[in-house]
Amino acid sequence: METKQIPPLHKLQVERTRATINRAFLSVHSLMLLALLYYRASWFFFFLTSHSHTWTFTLTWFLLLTSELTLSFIWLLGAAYRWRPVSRTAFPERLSDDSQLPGIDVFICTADPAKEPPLDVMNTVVSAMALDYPAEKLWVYLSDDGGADITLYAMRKAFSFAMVWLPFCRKYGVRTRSPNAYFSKEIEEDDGLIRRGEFCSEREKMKFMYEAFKEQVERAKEMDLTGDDSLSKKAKADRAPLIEVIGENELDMMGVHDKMPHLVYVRREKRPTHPHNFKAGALNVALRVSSLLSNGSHILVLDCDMYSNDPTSAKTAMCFHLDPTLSPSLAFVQFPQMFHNINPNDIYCGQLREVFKVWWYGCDGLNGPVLSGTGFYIKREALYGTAPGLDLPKDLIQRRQWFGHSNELLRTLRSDYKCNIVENGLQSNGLLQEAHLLASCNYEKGTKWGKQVGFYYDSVVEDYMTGFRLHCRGWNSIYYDPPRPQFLGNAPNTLNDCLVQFKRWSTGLLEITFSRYCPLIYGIMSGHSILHTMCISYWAFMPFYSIFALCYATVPQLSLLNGISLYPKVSDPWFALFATVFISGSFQHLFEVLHTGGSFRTWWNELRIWMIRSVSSNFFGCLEIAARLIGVRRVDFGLTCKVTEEDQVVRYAKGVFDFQGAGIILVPVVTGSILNMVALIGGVGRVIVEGSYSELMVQLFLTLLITISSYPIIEGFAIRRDAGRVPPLITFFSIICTMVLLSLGLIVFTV
Ligand SMILES: O=c1ccn([C@@H]2O[C@H](COP(=O)(O)OP(=O)(O)O[C@H]3O[C@H](CO)[C@@H](O)[C@H](O)[C@H]3O)[C@@H](O)[C@H]2O)c(=O)[nH]1
Ligand SMILES: [Mn+2]
Repeated sequence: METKQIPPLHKLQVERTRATINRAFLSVHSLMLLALLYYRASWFFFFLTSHSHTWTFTLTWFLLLTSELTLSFIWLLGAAYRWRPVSRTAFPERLSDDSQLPGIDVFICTADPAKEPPLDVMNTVVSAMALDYPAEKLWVYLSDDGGADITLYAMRKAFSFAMVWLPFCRKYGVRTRSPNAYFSKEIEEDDGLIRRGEFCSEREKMKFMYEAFKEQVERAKEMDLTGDDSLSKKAKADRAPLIEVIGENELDMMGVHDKMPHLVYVRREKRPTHPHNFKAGALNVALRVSSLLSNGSHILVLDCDMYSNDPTSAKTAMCFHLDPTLSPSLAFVQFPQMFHNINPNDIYCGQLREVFKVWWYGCDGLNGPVLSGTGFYIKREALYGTAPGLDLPKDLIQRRQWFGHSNELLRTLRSDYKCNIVENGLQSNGLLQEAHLLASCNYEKGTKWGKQVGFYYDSVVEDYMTGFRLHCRGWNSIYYDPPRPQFLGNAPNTLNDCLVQFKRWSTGLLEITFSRYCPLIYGIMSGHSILHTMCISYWAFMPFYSIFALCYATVPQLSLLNGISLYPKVSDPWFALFATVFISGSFQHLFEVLHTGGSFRTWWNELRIWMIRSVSSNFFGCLEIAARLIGVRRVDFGLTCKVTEEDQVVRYAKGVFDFQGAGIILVPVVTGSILNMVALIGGVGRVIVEGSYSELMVQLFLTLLITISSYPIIEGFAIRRDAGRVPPLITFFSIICTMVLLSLGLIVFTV
């Protein structure tokens, strides 16, 4: 008998040519690096043991050796990303039977109505409600860590708006379902196909309704802002829990429950005496509350600024989750983070090209990427603390130790994940009351929440930590980067915001590096593949780029000023080695940038921002973690601001660096620029006078490269007078730091 062939839901392609080229490059480059380290180390030991040289040589060569070793080590870890890149295609249109689709709970997090405008948050909420998925299986939860009444108010309004917006989108096949994004485009790509008279008038009507909704929210916000500021601070730090299912009565009255997804507002309890564990804490509350109400077997997590840009993402993710060969060990499907506000210049490299166009493709060819905070569909089961295929503890006492004492919650722990809402509504069965208990501060006490169950608390990069631990437990993940961005967010567009964001990541990553979960050790100990462990560990060691960058931005320059050569002469064969390593490394980067749709300018911008981040964000991350390790301070989340002033937007659009608001984090950057500029002038003078160009060639080149790439910074403190220039106080501090460094150089090299 002939069996009907079911077409596959997705396809995997290993990029063999790229893998071969990468591997060849990696082998040659590693050999060259080894030789270079040999050169450095042998001279270092020579200086160390010979008595004819001063300790200055030993010290400088030690610094260079350390920084080159660090760089090579991080490079080697990153090499694993290039080992087996793959790409995927999914065919959501082949999922014909809606009845087989599992329930999805969407968690959206917001934390501060001042930094995250409620209207934008509501756009994300509405776009999530408008996912192309059976409405009765879709529940959207908004976790409001700001505890703001304005957010709750805006949500009620958003629900009413969604009642007209969703039918409109469905009827006309609108793909951009965040109303703000939709109406700010003149024509949607697909509009052309359906431009009938009726559509046009409906669109106008919708636009009018959106404007009315927008005005309601903005007016309420204005009223809220003129209110008592201390109240909003209190709401953030000290308040009771509040959970509300929005629009329940309206739906009851209209009898249209099957047409609209549910929308739930979740405000967890916060007390100043209780650590709230930032986003991970918020997500775990959402996890518990949702288990009680909808108990969807899959969860989509979104940051409040990450709207859904393509309604098909849910079904696309299901192409992987429902594949019986993948499913048993598949924890999550990660979509790339993409941004709607990136300017073509992208001076801050906010699109994170390397992560989402190179690294995650490489990870996907191994066991899959770690979580990227937002835009992933994860299995609820994977978050409940077991390895794939293993059951939860049978014993009730043990279950309580894991999940807490709520019997209602324990009852939801079953493999068939069923929605808990019974026909006669929410209030009657006390579920909401129980939900409030689950959102209270004390609930997690003595349980495994944040340690083994749910999202992990040990780090402010909860996404990385959780993803990594899931992998260690045997779960896999998938990365899918379809042609149309599934989600679009808001990238920070001032230098300060970018640096602060990276500093948080550095600190968070180092929290893990210095814990007992150090990925390199813990990964290998838990039997994880070496290559994948290397990919994951790359992040954990990335903050140490600062060691290399700080050293390379100062030591060769100070030596240059004092006429001391640290690299081989031009005529020395070892010179060729240094030059080749530099050139081949740069070419590989350039090749990758061009291959992933970037340009020459992208390449240059990435090089520059890497230098900037390394000496500032990574360095301060290291300092902060050192302070934490000795118990001086606690790590904070440092929310990125999603509102930018108009002149800042203009500067960003023009591709002009914006230093406004930057604090001490900028000092190493400015100091580095001044020092390199001074060293370049002094170095050129010395070479002309002494003719020592051959010995100092590498140092001159390095100083020139840094000075050229620092041009926007030099311009920022020396030439510009607008509000976006380097704050004068920072310039002042940096000049002092430069002078200290110069004097130090003088002392070290002349004594
Ligand atoms: O106490 C907190 C702090 C933050 N958030 C939310 O977390 C999300 C991310 O915060 P944001 O300030 O936008 O940080 P980003 O640096 O843009 O976030 C990146 O890095 C985070 C980890 O540091 C990840 O969680 C994010 O998904 C990832 O996009 C936002 O929706 C916030 O509302 C909370 O819910 N509670
Ligand atoms: Mn963000």
